[in-house]
Amino acid sequence: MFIESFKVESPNVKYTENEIHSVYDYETTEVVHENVNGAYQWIVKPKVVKYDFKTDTRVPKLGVMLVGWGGNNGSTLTAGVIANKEGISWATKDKVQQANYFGSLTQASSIRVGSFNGEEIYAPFKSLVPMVNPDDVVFGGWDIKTASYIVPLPGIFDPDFIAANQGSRANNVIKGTKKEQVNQIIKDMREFKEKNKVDKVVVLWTANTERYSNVIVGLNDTMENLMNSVDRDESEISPSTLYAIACVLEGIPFINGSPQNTFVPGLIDLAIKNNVLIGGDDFKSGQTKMKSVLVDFLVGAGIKPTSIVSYNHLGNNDGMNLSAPQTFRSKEISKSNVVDDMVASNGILFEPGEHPDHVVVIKYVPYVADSKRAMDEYTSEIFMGGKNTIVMHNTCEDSLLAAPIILDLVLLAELSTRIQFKSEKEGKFHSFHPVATILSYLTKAPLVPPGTPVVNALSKQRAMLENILRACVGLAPENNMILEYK
Ligand SMILES: NC(=O)c1ccc[n+]([C@@H]2O[C@H](COP(=O)([O-])OP(=O)(O)OC[C@H]3O[C@@H](n4cnc5c(N)ncnc54)[C@H](O)[C@@H]3O)[C@@H](O)[C@H]2O)c1
Ligand SMILES: O=P([O-])([O-])O[C@@H]1[C@@H](O)[C@H](O)[C@@H](O)[C@H](O)[C@@H]1O
Repeated sequence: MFIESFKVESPNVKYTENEIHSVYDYETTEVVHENVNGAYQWIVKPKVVKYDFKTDTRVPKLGVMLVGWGGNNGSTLTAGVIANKEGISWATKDKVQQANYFGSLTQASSIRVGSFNGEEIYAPFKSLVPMVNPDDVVFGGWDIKTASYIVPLPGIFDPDFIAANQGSRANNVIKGTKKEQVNQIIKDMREFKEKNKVDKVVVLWTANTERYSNVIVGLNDTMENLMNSVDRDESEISPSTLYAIACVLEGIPFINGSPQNTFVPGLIDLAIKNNVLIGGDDFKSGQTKMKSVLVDFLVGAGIKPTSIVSYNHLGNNDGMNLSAPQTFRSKEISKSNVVDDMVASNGILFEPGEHPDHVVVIKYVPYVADSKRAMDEYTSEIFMGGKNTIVMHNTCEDSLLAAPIILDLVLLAELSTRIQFKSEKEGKFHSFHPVATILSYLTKAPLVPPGTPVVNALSKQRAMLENILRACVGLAPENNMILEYK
């Protein structure tokens, strides 16, 4: 059965006018390697850490500024939200299509809340804690190309960071030094916030994929060096990093939907020191999302993937930009590292350091436009030397997969800034770490704080996100045991 909403009744949860306060027993383990009678043993010690969560339930009027607003994803998302808000429907050859938010985790997925008279009860994911209604989001942003369907603000353009074939688009750019460009972005955000009377702004990069920036000691390795490099107008500071600097200085969350290393160490340093949310990298939308499910299934089933070949072609401007080696390399990195955690999780199948062969190919074929064709071949070793090959063909409008993911990224980023928590060992409440690992379900190459494990298995990422939001309302993690019926 599906219910629209619910309230948790527990001595550990208190709903006040503007807040949900929950006391939460975080059950985890401590692993130690101890010398027991002369022999080292791995000891696993279950432990419980008490946490307090406080969620501000005052949902703000949210402004979202997209970098690359005029592109496929930016315009598709904007039009989709308008269609939903206005309740637009349209005739197709099959039926009358209603606007919807399919593909959005927050808007179109559900969670299990329990069972009632032997029936499983589910509720909307978004019913866990109050979230911004996407229909109410105010959009704006920047683009280096003017557009007739929206009015993007001039963007920061540097031809050295994207494909040469993008140069002809650049008719709407901010002139001046890098410092002047950062100051213009800050001015733009302030004016957008004032003009639209929004309470909060989140900025998200959905502009073209840049080449990787060189990380150089003295240039961008620390906050101080990065800011000094901007002052010196250093050429190696990318447009995406400049937008991110402007956001962090203005206390505005910045999310990177593309694979380049916008978040050079100096930027991460700046975000941490200013406690401003940054998240990324590269929307996990189709072929890679499927990979983070299939490889998790194979390895989890004790089947050894030995060869993964991911080919796709597409004909939109993203594909054209990716036809340059340096920008393709950014995407190749983010699409290739997605199986590392799953492979590392099974020492029965893989020797230390052993990996499946993994090839990523992207080709630009103008005729197919936004209809991306992905073809994948997974070869695995199975029982007694057998081999299994799975082949998949996946056709989709890439921007229709990415748009709802962008929505989830900005809504969850905003929500996470309304959550404070502390463990029993901490004296005061604090926000999540500025590097927003909580967004990892939505990205190919999750940005994590230094020293934090990267998890890419999709089921684990979704469970992490759901269980953190369940903790905010005092609900235990979904363990799927359903012992009541065993
Ligand atoms: N399924 C998907 O569509 C998907 C998935 C993962 C990542 N991405 C990434 O999302 C990004 C956008 O994809 P798209 O299909 O919308 O591409 P697109 O080329 O249609 O749109 C990108 C827009 O960004 C603008 N732009 C480029 N550099 C800019 C700058 N410095 N400042 C402001 N605007 C700038 C371009 O003029 C263009 O309008 C790409 O980097 C792509 O790799 C897309
Ligand atoms: O579908 P997915 O693997 O998540 O990622 C997509 C790639 O398959 C495609 O080649 C690229 O152009 C898109 O920008 C996106 O990155």
